[in-house]
Amino acid sequence: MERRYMPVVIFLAAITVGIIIMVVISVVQNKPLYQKYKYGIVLDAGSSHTSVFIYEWPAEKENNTGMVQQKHTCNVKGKGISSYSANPQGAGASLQECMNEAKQKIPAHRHPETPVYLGATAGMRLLRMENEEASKKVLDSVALSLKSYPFSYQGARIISGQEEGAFGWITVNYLSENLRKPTGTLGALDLGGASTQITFVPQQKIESSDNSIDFRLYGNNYHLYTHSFLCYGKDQALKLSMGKKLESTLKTDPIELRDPCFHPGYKVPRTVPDVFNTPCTKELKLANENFLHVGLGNWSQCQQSIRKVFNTSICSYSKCSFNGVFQPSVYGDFGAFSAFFFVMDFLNLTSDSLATTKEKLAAYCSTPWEKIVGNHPKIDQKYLSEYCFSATYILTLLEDGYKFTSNNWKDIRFIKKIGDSDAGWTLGYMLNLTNMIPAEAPDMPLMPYGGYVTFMFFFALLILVLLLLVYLYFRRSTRTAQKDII
Ligand SMILES: O=P(O)(O)OP(=O)(O)OP(=O)(O)OC[C@H]1O[C@@H](n2cnc3c(O)ncnc32)[C@H](O)[C@@H]1O
Ligand SMILES: [Ca+2]
Repeated sequence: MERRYMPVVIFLAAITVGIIIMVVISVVQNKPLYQKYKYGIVLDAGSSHTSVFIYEWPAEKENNTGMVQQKHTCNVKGKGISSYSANPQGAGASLQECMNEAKQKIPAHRHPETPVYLGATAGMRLLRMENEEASKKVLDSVALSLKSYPFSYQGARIISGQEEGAFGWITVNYLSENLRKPTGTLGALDLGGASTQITFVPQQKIESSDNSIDFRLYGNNYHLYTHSFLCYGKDQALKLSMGKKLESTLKTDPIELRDPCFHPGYKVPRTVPDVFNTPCTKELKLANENFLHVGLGNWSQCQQSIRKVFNTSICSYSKCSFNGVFQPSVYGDFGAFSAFFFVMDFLNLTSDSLATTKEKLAAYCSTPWEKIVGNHPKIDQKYLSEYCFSATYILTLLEDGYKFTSNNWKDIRFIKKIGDSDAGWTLGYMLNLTNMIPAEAPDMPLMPYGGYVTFMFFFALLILVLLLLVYLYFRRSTRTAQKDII
């Protein structure tokens, strides 16, 4: 070969190697080139209602944070499964509509491999305490119903309060992509109808083993504090609080329960068993079973009455939240979801200081019931009548119970969703049961996406320059050759 062609050969070889490197990198970086989705179904059988969540994730990326997303949610009509204690078959039947919807939403070829989990929370915990046989029948009924669908049934059970708290924490931190990063995590505050959970990474030692959970996720260790207060969800707390008022007032005035937590002008006839039909309140025997629930609309008196449901006089640890439960000082940012969000969002109280929140709430509680109904004709009157109580309960729970202060009030973010997915325990529960959060960090892509794009750009540029040089070299050498001939 002529020596003058040597540089050309070297250039061509360099270009070929360059192209091969680009192809290899883009194949490794972008596999798979088309995405196949997988699905999972979790039923949240709460005390007040059941929701069916369908999750979706790219089949090849199961181990990446933030990859699993909520594709669809369906609210089961009617009350929670624990309300079917007298008619257990009804519990299973109630799921049919939403499960049929799930069949439509998930591609048929994926049905057999799609796991279905049902987790029941505080409503079923209470029913189990009251009547274990009935709670078993209800679970059998929902299990039978779920097994009749073409999915992969994985069980229906009552989850523990610790699981509920811990999986809520995993959900919010998975969705916020806090795992795998050395940055802080988000505490989780969940307020249901029958229980409430607080979960966070504390700075102090956890003094009671019941409140401690350890996880190793993506190569990081997390030492979590968690507690679930049964009977301190907003519906049961209302019963606890009304029960205390009834105990002290009905003996003297058996006709009326004058309640500062309800609006002035609010007047509803109730029966004593309405309030005492739960293991959360001890039974009160009164001659008169009927009473009139009368609103007074006085926020500070309401708060005083709610404080009575928190026992802060006993504590055998260095510090407690209430009822003798150990709790380290709250630390870091918190995501407060479910009823924390529904209530505070309805009242527009999600972004004020603690002092302003109290002022606005006091004004709201003293607004006449007639005016409240007039302002919100479309809102269910049961919810509407309870917002003053619920928000006052939330403030008291957070401030007197968990010891948030006006300084760290801003660290609480009232949230419903993160991205497209609801905050709640269901996603964390599924990620855990499908082993989608590995203990060790999975293999990283060859390089971060930004780095990959930059690399490819400059490599392509380099090849262009090389091509140009080859072209120029060729032109020059052909011209020189022509001159030589001439
Ligand atoms: O966790 P548990 O205690 O089992 O209960 P749950 O799962 O059924 O509880 P939710 O978070 O679904 O709801 C909490 C409470 O908020 C109520 N709720 C739901 N939507 C609401 C809204 O838009 N406004 C006010 N309250 C609402 C609901 O009736 C419950 O009393
Ligand atoms: Ca719940």
